[in-house]
Amino acid sequence: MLRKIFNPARLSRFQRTMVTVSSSDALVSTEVDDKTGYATVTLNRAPVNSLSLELMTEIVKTVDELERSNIRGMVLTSFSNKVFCAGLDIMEMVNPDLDRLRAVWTRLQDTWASLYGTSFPTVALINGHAPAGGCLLALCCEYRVMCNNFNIGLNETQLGLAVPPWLQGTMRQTIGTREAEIHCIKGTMFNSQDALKIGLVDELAAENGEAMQRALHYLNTFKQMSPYARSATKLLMRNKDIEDMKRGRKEDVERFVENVMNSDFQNGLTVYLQSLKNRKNK
Ligand SMILES: CCCCCCCC/C=C\C=C\CC(=O)SCCNC(=O)CCNC(=O)[C@H](O)C(C)(C)COP(=O)(O)OP(=O)(O)OC[C@H]1O[C@@H](n2cnc3c(N)ncnc32)[C@H](O)[C@@H]1OP(=O)(O)O
Repeated sequence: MLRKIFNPARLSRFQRTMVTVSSSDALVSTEVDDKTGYATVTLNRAPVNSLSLELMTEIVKTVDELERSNIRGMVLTSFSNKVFCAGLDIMEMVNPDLDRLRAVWTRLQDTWASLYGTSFPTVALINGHAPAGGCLLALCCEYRVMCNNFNIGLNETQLGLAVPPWLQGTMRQTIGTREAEIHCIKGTMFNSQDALKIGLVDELAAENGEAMQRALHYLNTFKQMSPYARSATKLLMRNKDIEDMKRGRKEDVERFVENVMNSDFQNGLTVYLQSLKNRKNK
């Protein structure tokens, strides 16, 4: 069954919708161009957009609101021209409170499901590094435009984390079963050129302006198309994955908690955090 279908009857409401901009201190800011109906959603959590519980909650809320406002497309990007998103906030995993840790993983599942299951077209404008959870956000979008000289990939295993089945599935869909298996297991990080070669991203751009043009070009390809047919086809392709994730979500949360609470993982995390700081001080 289709979870959400674009409703053409609601289009007249959208045509009256004007530009919406979130407050300047918001973790996620949204601008809707009232001429095109395209929303630019910018992740705003300095320094590296790491996914805290609060940031993920804002992402889910934003996508839900956009779904209700009948926009015609969305570009997801970062305030920083260096990091698109650094993945889960590592601090959420250091000696965590168990209830909050469960909430973090549940919200990551929600973030994946809401972004992956939008009825409107989505493009990730990857204007910086996108490891782990950052790559997840990009994979949820239909199309990916990446600026040169950054890295992207699911490097979870390098950090001692298992890649959950729903995220493996999204990677498989994007780069194919064989490559997904190899690179999820290895935790490969790709530079922009290699990400393009393997199909992890669809286009490269020299800088942000060019990337935005390419992103808008993708959205414009749907201008003359029936929004109903477009979104129905997308959701028919994606809804089963979302239903599968939802069926297994409790076990998935408990696996994550067990993974994170393992003492080897906690020790590894301390070393990893220190290595990030040492790299910075070099
Ligand atoms: C079925 C099984 C269930 C088990 C489930 C397992 C889960 C699997 C699925 C998804 C999992 C996702 C997990 C993650 O996302 S884990 C996070 C992975 N992220 C990373 O490894 C990225 C680490 N960061 C970097 O590599 C760099 O910071 C980079 C993003 C490349 C940016 O580099 P640069 O611009 O040079 O910035 P700095 O390194 O100086 O960083 C600035 C400060 O930000 C802090 N930082 C960086 N990343 C994070 C992060 N992810 N969380 C929290 N904080 C982060 C960094 O330490 C600096 O802090 P400070 O200024 O205090 O030193």
